[in-house]
Amino acid sequence: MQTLSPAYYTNNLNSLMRTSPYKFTGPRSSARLSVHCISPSDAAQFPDGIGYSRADWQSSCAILSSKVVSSEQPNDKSYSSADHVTSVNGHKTSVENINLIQINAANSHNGQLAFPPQKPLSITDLSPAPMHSSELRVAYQGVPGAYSEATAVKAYPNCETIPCDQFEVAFQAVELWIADRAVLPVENSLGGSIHRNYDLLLSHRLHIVGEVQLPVHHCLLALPGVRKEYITRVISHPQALAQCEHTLTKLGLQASREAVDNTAGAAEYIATNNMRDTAAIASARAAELYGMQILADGIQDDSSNVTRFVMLAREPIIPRKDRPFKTSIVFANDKGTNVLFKVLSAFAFRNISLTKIESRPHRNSPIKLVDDANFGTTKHFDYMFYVDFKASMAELRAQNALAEVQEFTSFLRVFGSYPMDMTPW
Ligand SMILES: O=C(O)C(=O)Cc1ccccc1
Repeated sequence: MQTLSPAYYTNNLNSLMRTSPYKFTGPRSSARLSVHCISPSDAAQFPDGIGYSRADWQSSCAILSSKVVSSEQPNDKSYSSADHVTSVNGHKTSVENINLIQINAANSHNGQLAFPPQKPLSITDLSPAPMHSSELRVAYQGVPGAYSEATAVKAYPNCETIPCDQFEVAFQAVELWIADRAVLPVENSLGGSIHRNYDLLLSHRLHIVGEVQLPVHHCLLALPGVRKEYITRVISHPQALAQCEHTLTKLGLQASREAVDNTAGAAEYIATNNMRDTAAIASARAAELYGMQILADGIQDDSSNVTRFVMLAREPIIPRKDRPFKTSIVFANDKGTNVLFKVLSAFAFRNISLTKIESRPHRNSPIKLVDDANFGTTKHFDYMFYVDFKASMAELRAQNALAEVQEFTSFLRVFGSYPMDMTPW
């Protein structure tokens, strides 16, 4: 096998990650699509994990995105980083044999808005003509007043926010350099994971570079002068409807519920169409922007209702060691037994705490994988496993854990390492 230096990875990783977010790992045989490996002397340059430079980080990405070839050491359960050999669960793994497999404010009067709301970006608006501005441009799904917009501003206080009519468009805005970041809600304290958005992470090649936990405070909005008794319909984002169901019932509303794409979009729709029999669940800011009155404030069933959003970028960030980081991964396996147990052990043996673990049936939706030659193939996995753990890829223990996870799995992708949102709520 050809031995390549970290410089190789430094020079090539960006393009590898760009061209191939999916990693194909075929059977553990010579038919495998991997060809590169890294020498022990190269690895010895990172005795305690990696340093702070982009080059170090990229080299490290390459190491951890690599495949470990194991030699059986059934009785050896020790763990050593000094010689860059890890033995966990009876599998001795050595960087010597690592194969790199390609990783991959407005008021309205009489229902008239004082100024037209910003039109969301739609699929037809997307052309690769970047606007130049010193501000960070952050794409989000929805219209001004959406919780995603509030999240963008919380994460990047001076950013320019770009509303998009679909999540898919927000992803593409970043991919086409129209935006620098996209904001994506991924889970809620009440409703759990937002699966459709996890699917988007899989089908695109963006990296998670940040997270924000946003306390979500819902209001019931109606046109000025409309009383609660007149309301026959409540419209909002499905998550918002679900988060307020009991309170709506307690308020005595005899109203049907209808799902729309976005909370603020619901408020805007009512205002634009002067709908006096319909209320929206949205933010107080949406009420202000679209000239709505707040009929009820804080209507979420759970007072500590929090939504977790992730920030996405074209490039991964360089993890630091001076603050807590999280890493998000997804993996799948189509053979072997006790895979989940083995994977979890890889983290447990290294004292790496998990903050999320979720399995998702994926039987009917094939995953597109891309090989070294950027040749796409699709593969069915019965389940995909999503894990977040408390460590960054700058840490050797995380690199080793993932090298081991790779040994047990047929598909592994690192969505990114990013600073943990430590805000207490
Ligand atoms: O519709 C919005 O405003 C969003 O940003 C999505 C959402 C909906 C409900 C709770 C949190 C985020």
